[in-house]
Amino acid sequence: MAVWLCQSALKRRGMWLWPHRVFATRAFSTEMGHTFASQDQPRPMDDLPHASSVKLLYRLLFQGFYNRTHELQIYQKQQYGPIYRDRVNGVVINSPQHLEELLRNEDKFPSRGDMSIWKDYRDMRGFGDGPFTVEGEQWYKLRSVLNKRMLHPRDAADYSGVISAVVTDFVDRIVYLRQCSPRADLVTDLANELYRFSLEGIASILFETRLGCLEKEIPAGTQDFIAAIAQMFSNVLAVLLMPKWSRSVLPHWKRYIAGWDGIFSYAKQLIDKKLEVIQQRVDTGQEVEGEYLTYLLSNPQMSVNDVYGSVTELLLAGVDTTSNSLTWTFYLLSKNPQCQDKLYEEVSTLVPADRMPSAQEVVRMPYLRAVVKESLRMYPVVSMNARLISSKEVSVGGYRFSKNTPFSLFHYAISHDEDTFQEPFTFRPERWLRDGCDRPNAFGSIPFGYGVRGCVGRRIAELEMYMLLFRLIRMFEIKPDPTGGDLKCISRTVLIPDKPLNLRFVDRQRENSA
Ligand code: HEM
Repeated sequence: MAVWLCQSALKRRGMWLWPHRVFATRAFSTEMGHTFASQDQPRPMDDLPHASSVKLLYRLLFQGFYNRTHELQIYQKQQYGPIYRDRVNGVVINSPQHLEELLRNEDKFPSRGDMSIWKDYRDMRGFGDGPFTVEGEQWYKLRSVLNKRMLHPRDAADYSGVISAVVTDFVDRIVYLRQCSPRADLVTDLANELYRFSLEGIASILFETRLGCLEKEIPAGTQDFIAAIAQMFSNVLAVLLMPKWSRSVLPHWKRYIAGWDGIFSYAKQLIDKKLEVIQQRVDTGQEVEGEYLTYLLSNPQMSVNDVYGSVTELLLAGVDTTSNSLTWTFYLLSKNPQCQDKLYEEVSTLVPADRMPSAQEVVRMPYLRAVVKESLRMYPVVSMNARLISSKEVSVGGYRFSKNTPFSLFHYAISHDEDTFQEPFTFRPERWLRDGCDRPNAFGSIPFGYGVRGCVGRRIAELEMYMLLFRLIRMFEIKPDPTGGDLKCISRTVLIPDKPLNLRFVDRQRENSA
């Protein structure tokens, strides 16, 4: 889950220093967004503008940015420019050019900084670390195991049968929910439904079993698991912000640990069950068959404890990132019927109506891919990330930074950069089509991160999104609920809508025959 990514950036935001006006530094040109130091020699980072913690606090508490830290990214970019200091030794990057310069210099084993609150639970209970919590060479070894069977589009295609089955159940659920509405076309709180879809989808890959999230009644164990995830996440911020001594006196730490206990005990139970099946097959001389979990459990480089740690982190990372990305995509399509028409044209012509698309087919649909890419540009659900470069000094934007300088990467501001994206607040999937026009700078929108530390679940998430969009758009025209109004975006670790999204799923066949 994205809270891991934001942790170090969040911690730093609370410690910003006094600002210097952008135009007061010699290093900045008047043209904000493309400002580089004018000298040949990189300048010391002390020359950068500062963002003050007092002003930050004022903006968060009195200017209404508390829930809108993604908008604060843009606001502060206007104030301080594309690169500035957020405390004595922390730096904010918020232009595609500066981001590219930094990331092209990243370490062999990239780090996002201190992950201790995640490690604390694992150390306390003796569980292994996962890809978020482990660092250095150990991380590299773990990723080389986790990447196999997941990272390449070819690997993701192996799960298309599983994903397709979950999509079918979700479509059935949408049909059922519509029928329950007065005009037989409204689905209320789609984000919640998409959460259930994403959890079911990723769990069916990671645990090689179905959890029942799409059934009319969610099984009690699964319901407790969902509640445990919510409990853990709702206490994260308190754990992050409160001093360690408060853990024994205030309730947040106990609740946080209870959340993790619930998550791990459910995950452990499912993993142990799979382990038993594998063991039985080995004992009876049968071939061991299975997918991701079987592969991990059979891998000599992974102890069972490592599997508990990794599978749990993969699961948490995959759920509300995918579900909120889908929520925004459906919202944008409902608001942009001309884009939806183009998408319908593509999905209804490239694959015969009586057949489901294969993974290879959906990933070759240019408009479908462009719709997802553009939605993720407008709503990069992980709106900020972090990097700590420890092996060397780096120069970015004409400034020199010492080893271990923590960088905050403000992806919302970057993917709304006006010099890179004309009309950045307009949904325009066409900007990503390879139709002879120049495509935007690739660093302008990197919703899955970058390089070897980039998202391990990217191909799975994309495939889930493509397959679901394909099926729903082929069946329904998605229209806004006339009483719903516009959604605003709030940042609660990931970018989520400020109120429930209700959408009309109008039967295309019924409409066409009417
Ligand atoms: C639309 C959905 C998703 C988005 C937008 C997303 C975004 C991200 C981003 C921005 C990062 C940080 C990368 C970096 O620091 O360069 C990340 C890391 C990660 N993601 Fe995703 N993610 C999504 C879905 C998934 C899924 C489905 C899984 C699991 C199967 C997953 C597992 C992970 C893991 C384990 C990491 C940490 C990798 C590491 O530190 O080595 N993500 N994701």
